[in-house]
Amino acid sequence: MSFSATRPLLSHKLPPSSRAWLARQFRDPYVRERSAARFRSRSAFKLLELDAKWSIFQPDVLTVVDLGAAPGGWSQVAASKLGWTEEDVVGLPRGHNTNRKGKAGSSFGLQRRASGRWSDSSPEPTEEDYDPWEELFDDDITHKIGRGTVVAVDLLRMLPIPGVKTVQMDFLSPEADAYIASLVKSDINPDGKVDVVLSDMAANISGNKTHDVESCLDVCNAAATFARKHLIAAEDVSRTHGGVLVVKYFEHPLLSKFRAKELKPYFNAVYNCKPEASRSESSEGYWICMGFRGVEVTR
Ligand SMILES: C[S@@+](CC[C@H](N)C(=O)[O-])C[C@H]1O[C@@H](n2cnc3c(N)ncnc32)[C@H](O)[C@@H]1O
Repeated sequence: MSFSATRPLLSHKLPPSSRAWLARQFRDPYVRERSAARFRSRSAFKLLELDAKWSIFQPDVLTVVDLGAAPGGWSQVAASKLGWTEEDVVGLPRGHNTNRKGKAGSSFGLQRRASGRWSDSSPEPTEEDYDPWEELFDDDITHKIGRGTVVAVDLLRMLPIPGVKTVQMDFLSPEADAYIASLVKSDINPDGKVDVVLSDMAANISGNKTHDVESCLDVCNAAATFARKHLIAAEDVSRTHGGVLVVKYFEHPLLSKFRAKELKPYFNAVYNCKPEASRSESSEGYWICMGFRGVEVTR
């Protein structure tokens, strides 16, 4: 959102509901901060808050699956916690890097000047001109800059984020599990285990309470089923809180039952949180499920 672009709208004849929404956006400190921090969504601050409290992204975390990821605020946070920066470009073919202008056919064709700036007009390269980035621009550099990968899934298309493999698909479709599992596997993760599953998925609100609760249960259930199948077990990382699932829910007695039946038996601890960055008028909350016990659970 751009404040300069939308502010003049307030003075025009908009319906009262739209004016109220815009006014709320202007007042909202998280929206303002997002604008300054260049996060793609206000939601990014919710995940930062959850991580500050529960240390979700421990140094041994290598693989994160972000469900309902668009426009990408949570993926940006997760990728940065894995060591990626917005300067890194993932998987672009040689000569297609836009951050550092390269000559066609070479990875960059650039040398670093003494000033630290990049130039394509320097004469003969010297040893000092060695470009440490060059070897990183292979076909797939996903694991070569940051220490791991984020797989981000959404119905909507997402713009690329360094360190993030984006997938546009319905997570509730029968093919989703196998496809995402195939993206998680790699040389450094041959078993395809996931350290952290995040789900900020939310189906569109229909206004029909029964239908909306069912939709919420469906997405929570799909996220929990995926996590139980793919999360790494706490004992495999020798941390009682290793193997983490974070799921958004909306308050309702049926969701509390879901938590008791489908989450609690499988994790060493399940916490509830309503982050400060979550709007007070929303009934959303998050379950932070830590220490996956593995699949052999007797309920
Ligand atoms: C609150 S937004 C997520 C915001 C995101 N965490 C961020 O930080 O930018 C919820 C997302 O869930 C997605 N979603 C809802 N149902 C889905 C489904 N069945 N499969 C994939 N994505 C879904 C929506 O398209 C929407 O983008």
